[in-house]
Amino acid sequence: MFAAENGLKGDPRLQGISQAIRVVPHFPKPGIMFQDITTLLLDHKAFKDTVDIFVDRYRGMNISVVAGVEARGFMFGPSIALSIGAKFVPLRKPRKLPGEVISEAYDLEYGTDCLEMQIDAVKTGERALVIDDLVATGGTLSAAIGLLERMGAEVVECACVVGLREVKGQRRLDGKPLYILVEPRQLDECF
Ligand SMILES: O=P(O)(O)OC[C@H]1O[C@H](OP(=O)(O)OP(=O)(O)O)[C@H](O)[C@@H]1O
Ligand SMILES: Nc1ncnc2[nH]cnc12
Repeated sequence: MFAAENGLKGDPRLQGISQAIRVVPHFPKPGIMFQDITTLLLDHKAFKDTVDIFVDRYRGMNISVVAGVEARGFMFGPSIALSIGAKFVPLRKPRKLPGEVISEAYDLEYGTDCLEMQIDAVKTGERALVIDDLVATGGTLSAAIGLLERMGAEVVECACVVGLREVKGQRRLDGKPLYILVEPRQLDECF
């Protein structure tokens, strides 16, 4: 679901956030219109508005875990976690986390990748939010949901700054609500 259709219709912050994202054609490979959120991080108002919108939505929902996806979920997740009184759990690419981990492989456009989570990071019954910068195919978020559910956590919602109107033809992801602030810019050429 898009923020503009869920309480933030006409909110000028959404347009500011969209405009702060730089589109880089043909990065990292030909044909990709890369949605570069580093320019949003350079824009104090747009960065703060992004975090504030998520904090306003998730405060008071009894969420104790904010799980951020490497690498760009790490740029938004900790601020949200601190503000809503949750812990931050990094979901990392393989062989980055010490100790005992669980892994979930997922499909990319070409090939596969994997996310890992430390087994002592989350307890059964905890309520979790998954945060990333962008959802395209949804494969990465599905892996994140899988990790949390295997540890007995309840995934309340997945949240992204940028996303397609439909992921895998659905507005939900593995049955979980998906909350997106803005659509990709120059959508037709993006994905
Ligand atoms: O919905 P999907 O098709 O799974 O794609 C979305 C993922 O792709 C990007 O990460 P990337 O895999 O490029 O990793 P990086 O941020 O570590 O470079 C993005 O930050 C998401 O995590
Ligand atoms: N177009 C895109 N821009 C930024 N990150 C992405 N991850 C997958 N597709 C992407």
